[in-house]
Amino acid sequence: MADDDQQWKIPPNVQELAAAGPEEPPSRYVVRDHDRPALAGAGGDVTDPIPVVDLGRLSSGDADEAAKLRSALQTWGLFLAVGHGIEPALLGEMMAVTREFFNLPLEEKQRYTNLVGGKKEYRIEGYGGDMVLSETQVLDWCDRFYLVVDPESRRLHDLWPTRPPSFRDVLHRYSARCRELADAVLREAAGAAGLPDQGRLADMLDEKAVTYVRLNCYPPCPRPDRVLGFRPHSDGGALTVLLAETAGLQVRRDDDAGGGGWHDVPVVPGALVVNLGDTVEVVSNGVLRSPVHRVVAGAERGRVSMAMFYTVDPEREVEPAPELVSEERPRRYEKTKKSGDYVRELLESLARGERAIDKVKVV
Ligand SMILES: O=C(O)CCC(=O)C(=O)O
Ligand SMILES: [Fe+2]
Repeated sequence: MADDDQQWKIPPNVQELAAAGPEEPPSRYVVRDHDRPALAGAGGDVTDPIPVVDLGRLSSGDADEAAKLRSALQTWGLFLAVGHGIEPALLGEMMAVTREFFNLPLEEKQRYTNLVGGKKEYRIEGYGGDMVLSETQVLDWCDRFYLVVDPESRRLHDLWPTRPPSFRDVLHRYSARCRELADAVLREAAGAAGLPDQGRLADMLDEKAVTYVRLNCYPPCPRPDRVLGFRPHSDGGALTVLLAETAGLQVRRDDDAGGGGWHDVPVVPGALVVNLGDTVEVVSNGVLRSPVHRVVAGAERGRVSMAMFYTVDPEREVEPAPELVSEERPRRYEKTKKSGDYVRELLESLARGERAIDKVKVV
């Protein structure tokens, strides 16, 4: 097929679109009526608001804090972490280099494009848009940039931006600190799942486990009620740590106690948003939740965010821990593909508006 035929496979650059100042977003971004976002979370009354957990108190053995976290992981699958010990200055630097990267001229950012091979094939790492699998796919109002951060031997140094000059160093320092946080949360999560071994989940982040970073840029949109910054999805790995200073993230609760619907994740200065991913939902046999979340766009304000995804060894298949399968609680998930294949499948599922975890649910 001639190269020009499938131009639709290459998503437009959203920052450029927004900078042109359109009155309406192009039709490829307009979501179907039933997917239209309520810009403020319209979820029903919740008995338990999204908690703010002080990880400093947790590490000094505070039982109330531990109970709060455990309950959050079983209901929301998400919480706001304070007392995490990462200096505000480092969080500020990380946000600043993320913004500075997206503010570079397009040609500079495209040196790191995620398109390869005749421009119609996607690789996970690099700058651009998410995969487009069909001409009718509704696109997200977002540009993004993925990199492998760990193991260090897998870093593709040619894709690590040289501008702003401090980008590499800041990301390196931030990711090391974030990893400590991920380990601490996963240790508590093992208890929340009812696993006898506290290290059972944290140990999955071994030396072969892969950490990705995803920088997201959501430019202002003239009609934020008609688009989504990031379509509903759940993350595939064990755990995600998200840094953002602006509202826009919403999380869905489907259980009765949650009142159903979408809930705004509040912005608390200095806090990080931590959510579980499909890997932990599967290993915990559904005791812990990998929450469905999305991002709404803003009319006036742009937004950037930075997610660290902690995924397990790409060769590892994941299944419910035997200790959590019983007659009263039968196995809820089949064994997943190898984690590396699962991550790739997840990105394709995202393009189709599906969830990869649904394919392994026992119905
Ligand atoms: O930008 C956000 O707040 C969330 C981003 C997200 O869900 C992701 O990168 O997986
Ligand atoms: Fe996500």
